[in-house]
Amino acid sequence: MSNPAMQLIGLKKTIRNKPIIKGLDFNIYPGEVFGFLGPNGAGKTTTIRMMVGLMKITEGDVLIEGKSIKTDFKEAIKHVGAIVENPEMYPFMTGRKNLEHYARMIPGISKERINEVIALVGLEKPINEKVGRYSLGMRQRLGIAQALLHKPSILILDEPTNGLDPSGIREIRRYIRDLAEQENVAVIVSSHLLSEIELMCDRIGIIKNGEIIAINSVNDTMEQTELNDVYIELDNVQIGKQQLEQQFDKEVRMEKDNIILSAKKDEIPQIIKSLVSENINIYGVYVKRSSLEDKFLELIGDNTIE
Ligand SMILES: Nc1ncnc2c1ncn2[C@@H]1O[C@H](COP(=O)(O)OP(=O)(O)OP(=O)(O)O)[C@@H](O)[C@H]1O
Repeated sequence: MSNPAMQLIGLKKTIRNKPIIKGLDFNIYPGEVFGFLGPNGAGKTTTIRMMVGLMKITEGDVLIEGKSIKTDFKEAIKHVGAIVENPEMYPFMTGRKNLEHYARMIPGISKERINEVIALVGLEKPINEKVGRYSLGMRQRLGIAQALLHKPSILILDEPTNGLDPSGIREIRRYIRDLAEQENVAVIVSSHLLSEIELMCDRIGIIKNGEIIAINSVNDTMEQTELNDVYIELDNVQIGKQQLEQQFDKEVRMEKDNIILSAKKDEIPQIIKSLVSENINIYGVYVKRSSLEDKFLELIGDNTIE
């Protein structure tokens, strides 16, 4: 594995004697999209503000490309692109003019780099229109383009899907994934809604009351030994149910054109073969895996996420 782009080491924040962040330790690697998930008030923004030097660290440290944000701020922060509050954009200027205006403040940004970031967030078409006419999603993407201008190795986005409609969320998702792959950037995306970030993240860290309570890979494959609900759509649910109950000694439920039973991964081929041997037509097989959502709710302990 490559060196981490960012390391959190025993990171703590106390405000007026109240511990807000209670010691976070985790690494984020180049090319990965890391979801920072937790209910409102869990401590996401406080952590992010410390990561980018907007808030003083009480104890511990954040290393960016090995440089301490506390003691080597200039060297550390030059690797970071972030949208923590809404990015400042001028609505009466075009997208391109906004980027050019911002680029003037950073030494060494070429015209080519401006074109490159426009392409990275898919804004080639509307880039010469005034930002005032952009949708919220387009403005977010322009903000991301701006944050990418100086080729950061880590990009931090605080609630980037907030306020976006489903198509805006899909777009942001796609561009964030693309740029992690194409630019090998480590991306941190915070959210209080698992459903909005699940599809774009490689790993998700869940924070509750200032502590990380779980870090999960999103693509954890189905365990051979784990029982999952298997839905089988077929032409004769009665016969299908009978056949499987006899052969496998399992409880089989019926739901419309489906039969549902609990099975392990390596049992599924046998189940299908058994149905086919009885000349039952199968139209579809769907395995409902215990989702991260269930895990999240289990860990959070209630439904206060939304
Ligand atoms: N300046 C402050 N003074 C006192 N308490 C604070 C201060 N800033 C944050 N907090 C408290 O710290 C906790 C974490 O807040 P934070 O904003 O980091 O949470 P969050 O996970 O980002 O939530 P949200 O999604 O609502 O922004 C909250 O309980 C909040 O009330």
